[in-house]
Amino acid sequence: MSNLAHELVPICPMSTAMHIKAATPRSTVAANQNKPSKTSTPTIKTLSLQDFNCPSTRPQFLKEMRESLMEIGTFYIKDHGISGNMTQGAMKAVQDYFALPLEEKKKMMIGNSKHFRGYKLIGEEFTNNQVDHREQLQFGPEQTPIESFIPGCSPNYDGLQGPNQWPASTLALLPEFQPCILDFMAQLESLSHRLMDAVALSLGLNVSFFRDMFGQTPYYRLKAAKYPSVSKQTIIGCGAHKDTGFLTVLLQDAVGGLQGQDPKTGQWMDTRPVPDTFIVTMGESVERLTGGLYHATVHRVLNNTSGHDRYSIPFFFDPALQAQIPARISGLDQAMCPAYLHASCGDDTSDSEDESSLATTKDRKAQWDTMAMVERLDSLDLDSTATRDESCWSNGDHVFETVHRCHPEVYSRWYNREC
Ligand SMILES: O=C(O)CCC(=O)C(=O)O
Ligand SMILES: [Fe+2]
Repeated sequence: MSNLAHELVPICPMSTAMHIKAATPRSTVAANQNKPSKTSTPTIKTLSLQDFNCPSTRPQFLKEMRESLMEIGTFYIKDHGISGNMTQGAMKAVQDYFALPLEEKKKMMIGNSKHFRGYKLIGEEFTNNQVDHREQLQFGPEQTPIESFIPGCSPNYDGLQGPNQWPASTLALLPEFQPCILDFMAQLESLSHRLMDAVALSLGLNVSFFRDMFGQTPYYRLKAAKYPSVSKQTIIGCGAHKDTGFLTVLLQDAVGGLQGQDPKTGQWMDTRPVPDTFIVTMGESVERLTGGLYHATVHRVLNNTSGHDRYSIPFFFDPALQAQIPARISGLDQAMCPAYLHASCGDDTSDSEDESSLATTKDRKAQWDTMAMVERLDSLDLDSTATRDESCWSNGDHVFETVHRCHPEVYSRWYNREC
């Protein structure tokens, strides 16, 4: 597996975070917009992963990440270690795939795959009770199926494990397709781990908190989508929703149309294409785990009337299907609350935890902004308090619920059985 994100050499530039002002919503959807708010317009920040990799810029990176996730739940990431050749190659691979004749694409219909992998025709997916206007293609980790899986008897999520569809005729037509998709997924997996390391630190948790939770075999889905340009103003590309899992890393082309919602005002903000970046969004699992401290951004894709087809490639990153997830990270409210975010944060938490493993809130506040913050956070054993007392939920059940809802045809064909 490629490990590019980990191999970045920190060159310690000055912090390079920049801010993209949320654009005025496009006039074509004016009817859907909420009234402009009097509160300040939120910005979607662009963070540099190099700033995370470099000890001197890491505190500023974590501060900006935390602010972004508390305010909106979305940011752009640049200097992410995935080359332009890779991202352009992946875009070209999916464009070439969607350009194949329909009969060829139908060989890979998602309904053929018990593991929810494959092609979906336009108009077959609903989000928020509205039909989405996109064609899509879905992949996951290349795995051997669980032989003992019996539909209706085994946990449904055991059926998610398995291979992708690679019809021989498609591979003959597009020889670069399979290696490109597999390589891109491996690099996105590595990047996503790194981003979750940063999310953990930004919450005041041990750096390995999510890696421990994710286990050795995280479950991910790579979706490629094509939004054809339409003349009808009313057709929405993808209805408003929150992603259900932990983290989404999304590559989009230059067409635009993706919007995120400001949780405070309900105002829609264009998530404009920014060259050489991915869009990073938190999903509902993180929102739930953090008790709503970090937002899962509500987002949608507008109707595409640009005259050009739009392509996007979201990557949904989740823990192992077998993972049990604590209902909520306890101790979080005390663990974070740096002074610059919460002026009203309590001065003391009257921690009942072991003082040797948990600093007092006062200490934490004082140390948060120092260069030594990262080492300090690493030494706080917050993850042990986080998982201790809460009831857990099954990540596999949660993932299955999502994919089953999106692709009911796969469920009825392969899963809807009595034991
Ligand atoms: O295509 C996009 O830009 C967004 C897609 C999306 O939000 C999704 O598939 O969950
Ligand atoms: Fe989404």
